[in-house]
Amino acid sequence: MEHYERLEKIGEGASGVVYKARCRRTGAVVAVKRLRGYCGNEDAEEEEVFLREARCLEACRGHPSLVELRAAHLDHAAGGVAAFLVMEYVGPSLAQAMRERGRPFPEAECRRLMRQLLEGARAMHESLGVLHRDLKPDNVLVDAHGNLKICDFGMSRFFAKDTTKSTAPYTSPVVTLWYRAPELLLGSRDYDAGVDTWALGCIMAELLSGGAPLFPGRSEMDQLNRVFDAVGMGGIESWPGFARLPRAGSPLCARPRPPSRLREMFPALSAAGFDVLSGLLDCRPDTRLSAADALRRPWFTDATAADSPDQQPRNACGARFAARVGGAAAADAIVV
Ligand SMILES: Nc1ncnc2c1ncn2[C@@H]1O[C@H](COP(=O)(O)OP(=O)(O)OP(=O)(O)O)[C@@H](O)[C@H]1O
Repeated sequence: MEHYERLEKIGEGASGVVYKARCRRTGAVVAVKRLRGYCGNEDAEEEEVFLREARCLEACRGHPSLVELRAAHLDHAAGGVAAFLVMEYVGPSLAQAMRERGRPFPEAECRRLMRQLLEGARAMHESLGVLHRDLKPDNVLVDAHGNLKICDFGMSRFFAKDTTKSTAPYTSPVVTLWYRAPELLLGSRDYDAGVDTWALGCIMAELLSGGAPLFPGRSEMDQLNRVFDAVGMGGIESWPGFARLPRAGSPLCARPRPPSRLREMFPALSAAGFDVLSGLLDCRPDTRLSAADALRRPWFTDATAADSPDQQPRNACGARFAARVGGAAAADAIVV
């Protein structure tokens, strides 16, 4: 890592510390995440965690809505091994941006931002077979042009896109509590990409409400209660997977619930916008909107081009991604 001059610390979380840094050779400013606790020493579990994040990031390279990995390094210094992920430097998190803004995003701006997040999710789910599993405003970055990029693939994993070859059971719990889908709160271990689209519904609500989390639960059961109280159970009991859920018998599921209050919570949102919000926040995983389906709803398809002033450069970037996923030579980011 002697190729990089460390600048200021820009973030810190459970899995690592992130610094802004400058490449001594090119002068490019990057973000370097040093993974916490990594010391090599043939600890297979630590290595697995590092490689999984690096491989998911590597798979996502070139998509304009997914943070770009530049390199992954294992640094053999005296006393152990340190693991680093070198990424493009993007900018502050969406959580920070919403705090600083302190007021709701207008609907057209919310649509522009949601389009970017859903395009990133569609690529992860449909082209790459990646589940992010920790989508939240802290894990979305805002670049200098106001465009969004999903980051922090520390909880992500590859999944079988062909559901007849499921690689479940997956880890539970995943996803930060406030953004956790009902099936996860009920203990599901064979969940799918719906866990990411539920989290995107929570982010959309947060954009529309000026940064107030939609379901700020204090425990898993409190979280589930808040979800069911706000959006109803949405017929989750008749979902074929419901009976297998470890917490299907919980008294919380037997309690009668009023119909969804979501519309009352967002009275100013257009009918087309509400169609997307309520589709993402559908308690039943099998009827919840996928990222691809959400992007086909009239809220997006009928929107004017003025909604996406940034279309040009992002499309160029998207074309590079499409060429790569379509089989062009893979980039050689992982240099461990
Ligand atoms: N490429 C980047 N450009 C700019 N800032 C970044 C970048 N990557 C991460 N950050 C900042 O660092 C913070 C922490 O990064 P990251 O989420 O990857 O770490 P983490 O340890 O997994 O965090 P958590 O435990 O909260 O999930 C982010 O919220 C963001 O503010």
